[in-house]
Amino acid sequence: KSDNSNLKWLVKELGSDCLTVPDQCGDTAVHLAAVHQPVDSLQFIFDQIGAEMLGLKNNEGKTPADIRWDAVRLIGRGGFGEVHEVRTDTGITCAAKTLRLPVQLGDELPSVSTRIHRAVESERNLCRLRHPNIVMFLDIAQPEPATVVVFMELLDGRSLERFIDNKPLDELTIRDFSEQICRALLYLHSRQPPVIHRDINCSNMIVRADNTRIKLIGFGLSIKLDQSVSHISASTPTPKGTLNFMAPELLGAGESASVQYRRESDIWAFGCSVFQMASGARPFANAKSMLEMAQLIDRRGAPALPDGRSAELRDFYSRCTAKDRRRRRSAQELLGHEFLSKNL
Ligand SMILES: Nc1ncnc2c1ncn2[C@@H]1O[C@H](COP(=O)(O)OP(=O)(O)OP(=O)(O)O)[C@@H](O)[C@H]1O
Repeated sequence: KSDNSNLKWLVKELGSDCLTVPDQCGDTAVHLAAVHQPVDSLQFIFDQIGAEMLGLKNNEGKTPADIRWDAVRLIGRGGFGEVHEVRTDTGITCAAKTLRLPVQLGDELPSVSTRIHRAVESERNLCRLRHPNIVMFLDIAQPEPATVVVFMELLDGRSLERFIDNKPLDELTIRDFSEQICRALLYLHSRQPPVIHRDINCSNMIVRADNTRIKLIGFGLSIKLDQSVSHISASTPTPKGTLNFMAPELLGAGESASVQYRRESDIWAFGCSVFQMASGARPFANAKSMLEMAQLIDRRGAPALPDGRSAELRDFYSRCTAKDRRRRRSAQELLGHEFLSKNL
């Protein structure tokens, strides 16, 4: 309540100590008030417990004063929210992706909030990734029960999708970008435990403004976090991701099977990105459903590259997009392929 009557009642009944008791996420009344309440509530709490309130840490080690930021400009919108350029109160300029998860506010909210919190915690290892072809994740926060904000390095460039702009790229550029993405995949796939991207596609790759460097973004975070609430939001346990880039083994999983994203599904999706660079169009551009995709792949495999492409590129592409996932090449093997090493 904005008149603080709830807080006043709690303090009257339980004493001011109750303001410092953490909930399941480790958030105290001070953390919640810092995010949800007008500054009067913080003043009220300050009057009760003094400066101690500023040092209280939640499960993420965050005090109520941590991660305050102002949006500088809107960069773009995704399926679950938007990406802003932001400036934090510590003076850092970065990108912040806000994911609003589709949950019904109701009785189940505390348990949903805990599930989301766990999912956020399990993704925190992304902040340890350091690679020149992978966006640097800085922090992941959950300012509200069903809202997650991912802070990342701010990239200056445009997505590979926009870079391609429906026009095929020359083979030198395809080779250069493919090699960089393969290096990023090798780094991810050889970590212990392996990091699977789960949503490799040309909109999740940013080409730097000078056109020389390409970086992976995205990391299927929306997919993972959405799945953490899927029992509430009525989504099925079917795989989520970009339909045209979905590997055959994911399409065949069926509604009740548990979805296994593996290194090989990232490699297939990478092959689909090679197709888009070589042809200008997404593979399976007209497919409307997973079933349709599964049938097309079953009948004809991955779509053929347009005429005029070199034998090396064709072979490279076919090794990324073998129908049987066990016959697909690893990122390590792809890096040794002659398409990447040959002097074009
Ligand atoms: N770190 C970043 N720096 C600069 N621009 C970014 C960054 N991350 C994303 N963007 C841009 O922000 C826009 C929205 O990205 P977002 O990842 O939300 O889209 P999306 O892939 O559709 O999302 P989702 O998979 O969550 O539905 C895109 O134009 C993308 O290029």
